[in-house]
Amino acid sequence: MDELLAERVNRLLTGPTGLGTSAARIPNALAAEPTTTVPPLPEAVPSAAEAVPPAQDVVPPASRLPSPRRKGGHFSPGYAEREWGDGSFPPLYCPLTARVDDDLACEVNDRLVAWAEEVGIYADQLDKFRDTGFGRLAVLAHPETDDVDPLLFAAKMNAAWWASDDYYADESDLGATPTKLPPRLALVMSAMDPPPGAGKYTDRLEEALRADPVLVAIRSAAQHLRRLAGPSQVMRICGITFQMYVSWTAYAAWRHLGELPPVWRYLAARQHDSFYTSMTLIDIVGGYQLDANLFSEPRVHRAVMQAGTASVIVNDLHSAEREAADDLPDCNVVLLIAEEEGCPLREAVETAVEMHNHFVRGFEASQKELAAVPSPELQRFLLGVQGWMAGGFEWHGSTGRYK
Ligand SMILES: CC(C)=CCC/C(C)=C(/C)COP(=O)(O)OP(=O)(O)O
Repeated sequence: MDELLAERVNRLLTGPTGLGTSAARIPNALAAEPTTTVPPLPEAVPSAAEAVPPAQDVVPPASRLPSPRRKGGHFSPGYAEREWGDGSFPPLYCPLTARVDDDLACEVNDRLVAWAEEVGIYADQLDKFRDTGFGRLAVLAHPETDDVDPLLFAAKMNAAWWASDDYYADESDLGATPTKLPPRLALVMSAMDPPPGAGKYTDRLEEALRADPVLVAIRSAAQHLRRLAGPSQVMRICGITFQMYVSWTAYAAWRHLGELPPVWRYLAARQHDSFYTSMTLIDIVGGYQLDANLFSEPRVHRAVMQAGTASVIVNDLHSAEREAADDLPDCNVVLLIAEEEGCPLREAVETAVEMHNHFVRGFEASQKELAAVPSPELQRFLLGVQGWMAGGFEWHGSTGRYK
């Protein structure tokens, strides 16, 4: 099985063979030797060879090569049952956190708050925004680098996604209204991926993009993305953001109609509305590129989905109380299980914890299976996904957002 997988992935990377296919071949020197052995993980200070991206990638400027100062994240600290909340619920099976660096977290968070002030999001609640610590989340979730600029990028992108969630989808106090959500999201997509010029209509679009801080934020984060990423990475982030927005329209319809979806339906929507989206930044923040074919390889895709869904269940566990309090309560797996099963919240939490642990164990198994693939970028990316789950867990337990 492992050999078959290694061979299949190698084929993906080296491209088709036969008459007329040479132009379609994706060269990748790193995948030249199919092997079933586990490729070594990057060492604490990567060699120059590791820092060189595959030939098809956009070569990053020298300043983006991994910094020799990097402290953590190049190893797996393993998985464990971790206590969470007030410690009274069953533990979450989760990776251990690879790096906690409070100084770096403060630096990234301070810069993020300055950026938020500049773009105008959370204008009258910047202290709360500071305590939320999306900058700290970026540092915890991307232990692979301690370069401030890519970490700040991750912090901006997540903050901008969350701003669209808070202002458009979730928080009635911030003006979120189900019927306005779809046209607002359509504009967010234009802010990330500018449509072709259409004369005076583009001028009107431009006015609209400048008038709304959420759109200013998302456009600014997307500009930062374009500075750090290659074209296929940029389109990966745009496409995955937009698929997340499709799920948001489902929640908006349920809110508008005052309906609660069954748990299975909510989970189906959550598949594309999870921290999977945040995890797709991992190679960009790390300063390398995971080949688009490898990223999309079904087993890799499933592994990242398992991790993203597990991480978003952690979010639902921490945010259940806050979400129940809104005039139009959000969808939340704990609240939905309690409703559907007619069980006490405690029991619903236990079911959600079991579900989370099932996904993490699934990711761990996928990671083991994929260890046979001879791609250093893939191994690095999967370690990054593991790091993201751990960082997300750590952040949810400490942010002011769910207190
Ligand atoms: C970072 C990111 C992709 C943010 C957009 C919002 C989202 C998909 C989440 C993962 C969080 O979901 P939720 O809306 O339940 O989050 P809060 O509980 O409001 O923080």
